[in-house]
This record gives sequence, C-alpha cells and structure tokens, in this order.
Amino acid sequence: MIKLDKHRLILASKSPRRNELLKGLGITFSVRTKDTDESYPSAMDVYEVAGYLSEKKASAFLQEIEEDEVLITADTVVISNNEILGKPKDKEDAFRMIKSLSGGTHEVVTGITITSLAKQVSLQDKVRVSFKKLDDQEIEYYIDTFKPFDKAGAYGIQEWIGYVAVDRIEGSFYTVMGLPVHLVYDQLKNWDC
Ligand SMILES: Cc1cn([C@H]2C[C@H](O)[C@@H](COP(=O)(O)OP(=O)(O)OP(=O)(O)O)O2)c(=O)[nH]c1=O
Repeated sequence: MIKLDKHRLILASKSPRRNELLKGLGITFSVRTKDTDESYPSAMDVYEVAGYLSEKKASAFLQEIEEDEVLITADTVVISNNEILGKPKDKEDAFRMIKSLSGGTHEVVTGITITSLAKQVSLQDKVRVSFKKLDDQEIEYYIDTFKPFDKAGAYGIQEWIGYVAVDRIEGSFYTVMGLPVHLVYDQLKNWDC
C-alpha cells in the first residue's frame, strides 16, 4: 500500500492508458499535461531513448513543481531490428510497422521519471514481445477498426491485435501498455522527500 501523506502526486501525461494503470495502483493523483517535443539525438542508443524522453517530459514541468508535489512522466518506444518505431504518421505507416512486427520478436521499452524538488529518479523497463504471423487482411482490419495512430509501433497489446497476435511476452504486460506499474509502486512506496 502506498501512503503519500506529505505529497500530492501528479501524472504528467495525456495517455488514457497511463491514467487507467496508475488508478489501478489505488492511489489518488491529478493530471497535468503539456505538449512536449518528442525528438531525441539521432546517434542515441535506441535502448536509452524512452528514459531520455521521460526525463525530457519532466523538464517541461520543472519550473512549476511545488514543494509537496511528486510528478510522474513516461515514454514508450517499440524497438525492432535496432530501429525505433514511434507513432505511425498514417495508415500506410501503421501497416508497414505492423507488417514488420508480424512473425517476429521485438522489444518495448517504457521509461519513467519520478520528480520532486528534492530528488529525481529515472528507470526503464524492457519487455520482449513475439507476434505470430498476421496476414494483410488482419493487419488492415486492425488498423481500420482500432486506428492505432496514438500508439508506439502502431499497436495496443490491450486491443484485438494483442489477443490474436501475441504468442509470447517476457516481462510486464503493463510496461508494454505504457507504464511499469510495479516500478512506480516500488518508488512511491519509499518516497520520503
Ligand atoms: C506498444 C504499445 C503502446 N501503447 C501506447 C502507450 C503510450 O501511450 C503510447 C506511446 O506514446 P508515448 O509518447 O509514450 O506517450 P503519449 O504521447 O501517449 O502520452 P504522454 O502524454 O505521456 O507523452 O503508445 C499502448 O497503449 N499499447 C501498446 O501495446
């Protein structure tokens, strides 16, 4: 159980999935949002990007954090063949992304940054996800029905595609969905400043 007696928790995210997952921890929080630039240095190691972007999202709020506030920011990327798949630009881009994931194994990394005036902690969690082979009609059906344009790698594991395509996952389902709640819990449980 988490008791943040001295703090007010803020989720700095527009993602409805992160909101739902943090609620699942049974802790009260408010939401604050801002548009942040999600670019990263092109030479950066792909496994560092999610952590870097979660810190960058936190930086946008640093000036406004009050003494009793604890802020959570996060970022999720899909990595396939050492390439980052971000959010798809359009239907063709989404089709290309899912087709490249079909029949293979990729990784999902979610970085989280927890920030208060006295301390900042950044962590990331990596999960391996294997997809069965999907045919073109299945990929098109998913994109047309679920419109996954707000999702890294053009898919949501919590949606139809997760039911039919994912045949193996090594790591936390919730990390793939957008928030490693077990890591958030560990940090908040002991948050003392
Ligand atoms: C791989 C995968 C991603 N996603 C989502 C999680 C994230 O919301 C989104 C990746 O985009 P992000 O840039 O991580 O987050 P966001 O822009 O949605 O929200 P924020 O305001 O916090 O920056 O993709 C799923 O919902 N299911 C999945 O299986």
